[in-house]
Amino acid sequence: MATTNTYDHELNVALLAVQRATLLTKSVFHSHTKGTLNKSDASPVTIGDFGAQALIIAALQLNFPDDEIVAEEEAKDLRENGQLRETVWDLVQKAKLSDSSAEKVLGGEVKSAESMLDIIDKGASQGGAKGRIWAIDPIDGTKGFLRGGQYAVCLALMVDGDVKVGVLGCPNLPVSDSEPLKEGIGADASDEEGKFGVLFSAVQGKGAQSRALSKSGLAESHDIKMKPLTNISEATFCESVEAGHSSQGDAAAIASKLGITKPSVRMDSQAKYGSIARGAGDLYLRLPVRKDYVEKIWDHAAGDLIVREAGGRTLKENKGVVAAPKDVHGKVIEAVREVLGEKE
Ligand SMILES: Nc1ncnc2c1ncn2[C@@H]1O[C@H](COP(=O)(O)OS(=O)(=O)O)[C@@H](OP(=O)(O)O)[C@H]1O
Ligand SMILES: [Mg+2]
Ligand SMILES: [Mg+2]
Ligand SMILES: [Mg+2]
Repeated sequence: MATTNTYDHELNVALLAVQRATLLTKSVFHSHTKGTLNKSDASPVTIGDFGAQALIIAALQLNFPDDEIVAEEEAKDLRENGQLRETVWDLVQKAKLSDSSAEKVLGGEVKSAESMLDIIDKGASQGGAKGRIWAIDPIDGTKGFLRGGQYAVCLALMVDGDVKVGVLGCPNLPVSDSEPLKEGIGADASDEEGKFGVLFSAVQGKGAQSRALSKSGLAESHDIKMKPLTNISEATFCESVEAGHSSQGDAAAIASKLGITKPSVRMDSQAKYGSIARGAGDLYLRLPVRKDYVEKIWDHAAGDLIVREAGGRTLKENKGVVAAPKDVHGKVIEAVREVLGEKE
């Protein structure tokens, strides 16, 4: 008899894997070198991105050896640069949760620097609409990470093209859901008592949760919901820090059409999805800057599910993002149409 998958094991592994990877990124942030390289599209990648990707894939391979993985980074630069490879290898060996039972769940001891490279390159699946595929963005918002601003470690499981599990680790967001949204700069000061930042998650049909990130096992979680918004003119909207990633001019025009007077909150990464899902903000607008840019699955899969499970609506298979509470989504789309239509 076929049993329905509740995704409990997948969620547990995803939460712990993301939590462990955030430890590695924190250690890179506090170290004197970030090993930053520029990729062929001129965007940055650091030893933190490589290390976090290796750790997450190692845990997925141990627990779900048959699943495919689509991840942002590749090991090419590390294959060509021995010193960088050793630095990442050292980080990967040191990043451990202090709860030994959590480490046991993750397992996936990386045996050597060489095998670490192969593990990183296991994230090169072409993806597609069939089967079980994990999407990994080891550091989303790498520019934010380098600036000490917001970034997110992102992991999602898609089954036949549908996002079933989504996890976002946001080490620089406040633990409390009710703290108002702040511009870019992170909450590194919350790094006390083994607590730092927040871990968001969702399983399809089971709502969205948040919990404090921890250096040992998983902290207690609680449900999160988008904030009810009766008057859209009172909304707070968030958008990218980088003007090259989202048209801030179009966002301002849309906001003004909706009667929104509060200035936008600019923050890097999928921390935007998490922030509106927990009711710290109301809308997320991402408006295309270039017609030829194709959004990447690892930049949206986890955040999209977390917002939908928190009672929001998003636009997918599209250029850009409009995420808003269900009741006002139509209104926002109308304003987007008007503003973008005027530009044609
Ligand atoms: N031209 C263009 N248009 C849209 N999006 C782009 C573009 N170029 C890059 N990217 C992707 O943006 C990811 C960073 O997320 P955000 O743009 O939300 O944050 S921010 O720009 O750092 O503020 C960033 O993710 P990371 O590379 O993981 O940091 C990119 O995948
Ligand atoms: Mg990148
Ligand atoms: Mg990204
Ligand atoms: Mg990234």
